[in-house]
Amino acid sequence: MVDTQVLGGPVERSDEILTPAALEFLAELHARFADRRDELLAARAERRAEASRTGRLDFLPETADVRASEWRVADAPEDLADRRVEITGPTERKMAINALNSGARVWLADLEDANTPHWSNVISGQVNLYDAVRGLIDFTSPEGKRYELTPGARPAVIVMRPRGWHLDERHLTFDGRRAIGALVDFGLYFFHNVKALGERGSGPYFYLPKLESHLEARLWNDVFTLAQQRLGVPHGTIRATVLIETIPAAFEMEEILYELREHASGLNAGRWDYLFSLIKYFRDAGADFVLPDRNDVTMTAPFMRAYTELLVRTCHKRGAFAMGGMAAFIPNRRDPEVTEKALAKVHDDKRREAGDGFDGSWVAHPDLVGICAEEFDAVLGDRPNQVDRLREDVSVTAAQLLDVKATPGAATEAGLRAAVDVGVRYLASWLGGNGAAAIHNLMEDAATAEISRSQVWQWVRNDVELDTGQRVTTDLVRSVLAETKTALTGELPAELLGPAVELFEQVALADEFPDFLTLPAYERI
Ligand SMILES: CC(=O)SCCNC(=O)CCNC(=O)[C@H](O)C(C)(C)COP(=O)(O)OP(=O)(O)OC[C@H]1O[C@@H](n2cnc3c(N)ncnc32)[C@H](O)[C@@H]1OP(=O)(O)O
Ligand SMILES: O=CC(=O)O
Ligand SMILES: [Mg+2]
Repeated sequence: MVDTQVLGGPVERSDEILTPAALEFLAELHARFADRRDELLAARAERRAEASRTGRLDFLPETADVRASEWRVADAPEDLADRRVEITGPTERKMAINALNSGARVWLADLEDANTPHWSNVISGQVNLYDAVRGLIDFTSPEGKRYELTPGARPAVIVMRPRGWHLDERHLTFDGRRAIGALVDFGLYFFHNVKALGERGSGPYFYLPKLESHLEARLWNDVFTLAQQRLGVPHGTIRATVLIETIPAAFEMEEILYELREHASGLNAGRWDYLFSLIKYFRDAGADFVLPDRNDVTMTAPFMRAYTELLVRTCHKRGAFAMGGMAAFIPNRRDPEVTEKALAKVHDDKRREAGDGFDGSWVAHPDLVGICAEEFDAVLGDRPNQVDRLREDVSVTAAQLLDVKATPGAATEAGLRAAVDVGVRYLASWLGGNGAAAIHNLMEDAATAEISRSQVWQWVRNDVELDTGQRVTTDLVRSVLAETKTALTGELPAELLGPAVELFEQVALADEFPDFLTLPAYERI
């Protein structure tokens, strides 16, 4: 008998989510898979150390057969055949309703990059998903505005994104060990909703974040297999779209799809974590891997083109969907000029993706749904997707995926100041419970904030010279951080600003690079 402890405080309706049967299901998932998760995290560190020493990564010789042989992923279920527009967003109740009503085909219900895993967010997110699945979600704002699903309209199909393998859930323990965030998020959603989703002609669909290898995909596949057996639903009921958002995963796209082929739906080009991962992986591998200012690194940089082209090619070869990523530009309903610029940028981004062969893409805001739809409609017309466009013209080498030094742009003082400012503002938001925020008219979330802080770390480590001739040193960053703190005093609540500044210093300047900023941040909430 497993000793299961719920250490988190009461959250409204948590008794409906943390039922004895659901906790027993989670306990079994942990008993079966927690050790393997730990081993895979340790393997990540070993592989990273090797890549940093050699400055290289390559396609795996031991899986050449998988790349050479004929196989395809499972056919898409009917309600996932057309994914031309997907809106992402946290599972907060009002935003959930807005996303479901947005006109997007899919809502990526995010318990990951856009979510602070406060216990209350973790549980209330599950409550909101439970109601959303059943079409019974409504809300009245403090100002008295009513929110409900638009009568007669087709709500977006829910694809839930659990936390990545690295994050624990400390409010739940099994035999004294912290639970694994990914298994908690996946397990609760699957346990409570698999039957209700099936009755409504949908299914338990997931986005899987931050994988670093096909062995991590195999672990997910084994989790799915056991979960389906336990709940008595057919093997293959689950569908997963994997984010290719780490640099090692880019070298294992085919293998990841292969491991999950009975459950796989597609791959997504998660551009922000991808950039973060590239910096993290090669942070101490020398000047060839130093990126310019974050805003200079666009999707047309040669190494980013190589990555997205390979993703489309790989997916379509295997009958899987290639999903585009997030343009960070968001409209501002109070500022038409900002909105006009954002809309133009998003048009460009989605037009490029649709033209490259992606089957659909992401938007961060309801006002962008129409733009993404327009660009994909122009290419797809009445077809639900373009999986049949094989992109046999594409051939990408390891060297192209790693060709960072061909990226145009410069490291500037303004870029350093922006990285510190955005990093601190975002961390304050995250600590306060909002994992996604509009900062200077850009969407910021855990992935974009990771770029800011890891870039500062890398610039210090590589003694980078800025456009002003100054070298980036620990002292320089500390003085920029102090100025940023002064500038933000009064604008951000003191109880968030102080910890955010401390945390930024920790994740951007520590000798030992913290693998994820959310790891130390989580210990503070
Ligand atoms: C790198 C990645 O992983 S990307 C995926 C993860 N990131 C995300 O999902 C971010 C999603 N986007 C958001 O969270 C939000 O758009 C933000 C935080 C960036 C901006 O939100 P706001 O400041 O509230 O924007 P704004 O004031 O313009 O919102 C207008 C309305 O649209 C709603 N809205 C905005 N974005 C979303 C969204 N993504 N989903 C649902 N509703 C939304 C707001 O709730 C608001 O509704 P209301 O008029 O009923 O009050
Ligand atoms: O999750 C998406 C990303 O860009 O990161
Ligand atoms: Mg991400």
